[in-house]
Amino acid sequence: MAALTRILRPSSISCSNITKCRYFSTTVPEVQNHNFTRIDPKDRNVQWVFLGVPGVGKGTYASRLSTLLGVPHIATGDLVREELASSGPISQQLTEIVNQGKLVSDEIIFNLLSKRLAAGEAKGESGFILDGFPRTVKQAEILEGVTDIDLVVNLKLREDVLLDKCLGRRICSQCGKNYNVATISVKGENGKPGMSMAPLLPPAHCMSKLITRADDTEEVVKERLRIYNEKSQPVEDFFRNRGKLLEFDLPGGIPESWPRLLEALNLDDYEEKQSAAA
Ligand SMILES: Nc1ncnc2c1ncn2[C@@H]1O[C@H](COP(=O)(O)OP(=O)(O)O)[C@@H](O)[C@H]1O
Repeated sequence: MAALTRILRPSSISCSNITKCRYFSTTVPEVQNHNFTRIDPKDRNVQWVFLGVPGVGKGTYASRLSTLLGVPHIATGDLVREELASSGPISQQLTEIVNQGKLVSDEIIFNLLSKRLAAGEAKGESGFILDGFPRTVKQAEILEGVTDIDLVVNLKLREDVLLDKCLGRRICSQCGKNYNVATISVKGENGKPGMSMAPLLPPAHCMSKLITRADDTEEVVKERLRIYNEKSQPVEDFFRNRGKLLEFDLPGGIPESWPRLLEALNLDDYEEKQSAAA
């Protein structure tokens, strides 16, 4: 735990501006010609990763933390969907892969990610919370070779509610925000506690604009869960072995989970200080 407390570094969350950017070039084919930055941790904001199965709520919690800490929330799934929507040269190829629940090639993912990081850096962004990346051990190894990751949060939720949560996901076609219309209510049995999660409903003006992702059908979600177990679960061990993994079992919906997550991240009084300063 001491090692984790050190890498959480809540006291250094507000960092000074980036004046010592050092670009890293690499011989790894997937990231050749792309620049990632390795900056002294005291000169930058946090660089965190969120892991977890599809539907666990990575996007929800990563997005809330990014607002709290003032760092960009970068979800590779969003980058892929933006590319699909752009009708660019690779969008047809990507549509087929994504709609089958398969993983996009490392080369494409690193390309999209490094473009996003470079655009953010040009706007003065510092640090990041990555969501949906790395998804394979190879991606984790490449990432480790080009930048520093301070902490990896592994969100966990009981398996029997994951499918319902994925099928309840909706996106507002206008503002792009994520919601969930599923009401989860599981009775406790055999010593296992029950769990209830209220739907995450949009404001009234988004209600009529909700759409379902094409890859959130039952068949595709099951395939994504299978691929997660095969390819992404080993990523947990990769970061666990490096002492960077913080396991977090979601106790329920946002009202129960958010304060507990802040506590686990040593950020419980950070939120109060931020609201007092606002
Ligand atoms: N790091 C990645 N590597 C390969 N493919 C990815 C990656 N991130 C996203 N994708 C592609 O985008 C799709 C949607 O990703 P995401 O929104 O993160 O889904 P999920 O709901 O499964 O977490 C994935 O099924 C995959 O095809």
